[in-house]
Amino acid sequence: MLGRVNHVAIAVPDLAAAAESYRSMLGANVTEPQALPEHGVTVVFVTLPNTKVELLEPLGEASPIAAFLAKNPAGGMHHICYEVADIIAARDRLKEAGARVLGDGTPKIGAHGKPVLFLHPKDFQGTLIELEEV
Ligand SMILES: CC[C@@H](C(=O)O)C(=O)SCCNC(=O)CCNC(=O)[C@H](O)C(C)(C)COP(=O)(O)OP(=O)(O)OC[C@H]1O[C@@H](n2cnc3c(N)ncnc32)[C@H](O)[C@@H]1OP(=O)(O)O
Ligand SMILES: [Co+2]
Repeated sequence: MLGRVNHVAIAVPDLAAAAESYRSMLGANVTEPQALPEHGVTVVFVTLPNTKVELLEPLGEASPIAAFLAKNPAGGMHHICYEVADIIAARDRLKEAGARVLGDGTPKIGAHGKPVLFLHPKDFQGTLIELEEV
């Protein structure tokens, strides 16, 4: 069911500072900020030869990453995104297997304009999983 790792996400308290650190300290190519109010985050992507790193900061009062940053004020690894060919089939198989699909189970459009879903970290070794249909 799983394809490539599409991205690994790092939640940060200050997106501009994090992006600058990746550019100046790590010599990385970093995209411009993308505000995604429907996800409650602003993101940039660090483009790499084999995958991407998503740096994200909270956007708005109800950001789903606010509690994470309250627990991890310096930031930290937030989620891993796997690609799937059919996100509805993946969702239904996971629900059948007893995994918790977050939200109402309807995929949202993510940062790449593709449908995404999230799986509860407690069902996957303490790791928040995002699925992106490609
Ligand atoms: C940019 C768009 C898109 C893309 O295209 O790439 C994105 O990536 S958007 C990214 C932001 N959106 C989301 O993360 C949506 C899914 N997340 C959620 O629904 C919530 O964050 C959550 C996973 C349900 C957690 O919500 P929270 O308010 O933090 O609830 P709790 O504090 O009760 O947490 C429950 C439990 O889970 C632990 N936790 C929370 N976040 C993570 C995490 N990222 N990784 C691992 N564990 C996490 C938290 O510590 C609690 O554990 P206990 O304290 O042991 O109960
Ligand atoms: Co993501």
